[in-house]
Amino acid sequence: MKSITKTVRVSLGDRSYPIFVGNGVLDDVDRFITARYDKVAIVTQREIPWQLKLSVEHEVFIVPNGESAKSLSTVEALCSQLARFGLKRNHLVIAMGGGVVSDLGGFVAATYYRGTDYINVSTTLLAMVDASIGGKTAVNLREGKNLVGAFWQPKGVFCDLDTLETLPDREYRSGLGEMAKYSFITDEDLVGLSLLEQVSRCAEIKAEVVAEDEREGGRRALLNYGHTLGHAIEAQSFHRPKDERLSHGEAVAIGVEFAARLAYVAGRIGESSLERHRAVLDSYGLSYKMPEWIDIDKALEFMARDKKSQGSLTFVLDGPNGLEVVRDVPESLVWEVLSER
Ligand SMILES: NC(=O)c1ccc[n+]([C@@H]2O[C@H](COP(=O)([O-])OP(=O)(O)OC[C@H]3O[C@@H](n4cnc5c(N)ncnc54)[C@H](O)[C@@H]3O)[C@@H](O)[C@H]2O)c1
Ligand SMILES: O=C(O)C(=O)C[C@@H](O)[C@H](O)[C@H](O)COP(=O)(O)O
Ligand SMILES: [Zn+2]
Repeated sequence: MKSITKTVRVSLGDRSYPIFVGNGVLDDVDRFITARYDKVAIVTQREIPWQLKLSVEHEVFIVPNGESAKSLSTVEALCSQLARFGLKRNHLVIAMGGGVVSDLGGFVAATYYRGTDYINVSTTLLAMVDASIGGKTAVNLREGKNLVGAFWQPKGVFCDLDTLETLPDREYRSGLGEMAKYSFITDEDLVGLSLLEQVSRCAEIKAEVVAEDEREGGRRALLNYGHTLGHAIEAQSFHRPKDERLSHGEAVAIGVEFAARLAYVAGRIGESSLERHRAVLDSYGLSYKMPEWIDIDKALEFMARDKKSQGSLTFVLDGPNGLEVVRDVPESLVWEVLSER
């Protein structure tokens, strides 16, 4: 008997697409694509122990693991491989993996032949609840995360919960960092829900925000809660020994608690709201301890280049009306809160 599958729709007119969440939905990918495409490039990583069974012509392209794979040099290498394979604009790219694969594969799809269709087949919790939805695709520069990218929506998203069986615990926890973020956008408590409900509810929240503000002109920036500092921590962590490195979701959890402290010190929220932030992160088992090794000067420089910034330090902060984008946050205040540790 096939188990329950939930379908969430991202409504964007003729670029609308479905997100399928459930056990075994990998088996549905073939049916979804055969009617429309006859040649497919599957972009994935060696470490991902899941395969697709496709009845159309296809080839698997392996990309490197880790955040450093999100680079322009990987894009160039992959595009050359796709050209040699004979992939054309009417064919399909499948990005099968976590957020690194969907950001990179999505960006390649956005630019190869000036735009090729792609679907995301998510195999990490983080990709299922966040990265595979909404069409933000990008690679990194030394100067900042996701600084070269495009908004390019997938044609569909498959979240097979079975694939999470092989995901290392720490990577699972990273996904919880993004899941916790939604509790501050909607005030909902998702902790007690089943995995199917958690993933599909996060997908619904993200789909709804993206449908309202695809290119981050306004409300979409709330999905960036915790990310201004989170991205700076994540970037600095690449230069640390392996056991000190932090994943995207782990850095976001620290960034969320920091944003709550900043909002508290700025007089935007009271102590109970600050405590609620910590309680939510605790309920997901997420640590929000500021790393001892953070270089505050470098973090400030990095945060000034954040994509939400229009020249000055900009954060998503909680306040009397909930989360909002706050510009011109004084550097001295950010410095003070960062040095509290
Ligand atoms: N575009 C967006 O909207 C968006 C949203 C959130 C995060 N992101 C990006 O996503 C990236 C992080 O993604 P992530 O947390 O999925 O990390 P990831 O893609 O690096 O995957 C984590 C690790 O798990 C391995 N893996 C993946 N699936 C597996 C499975 N089923 N079994 C065993 N191993 C598996 C991967 O090979 C990798 O080593 C960051 O670059 C972040 O910036 C993008
Ligand atoms: O989809 C969005 O919008 C988000 O901000 C989701 C974030 O979780 C994600 O990490 C995103 O890639 C960050 O975007 P960026 O614009 O700050 O690079
Ligand atoms: Zn994120």
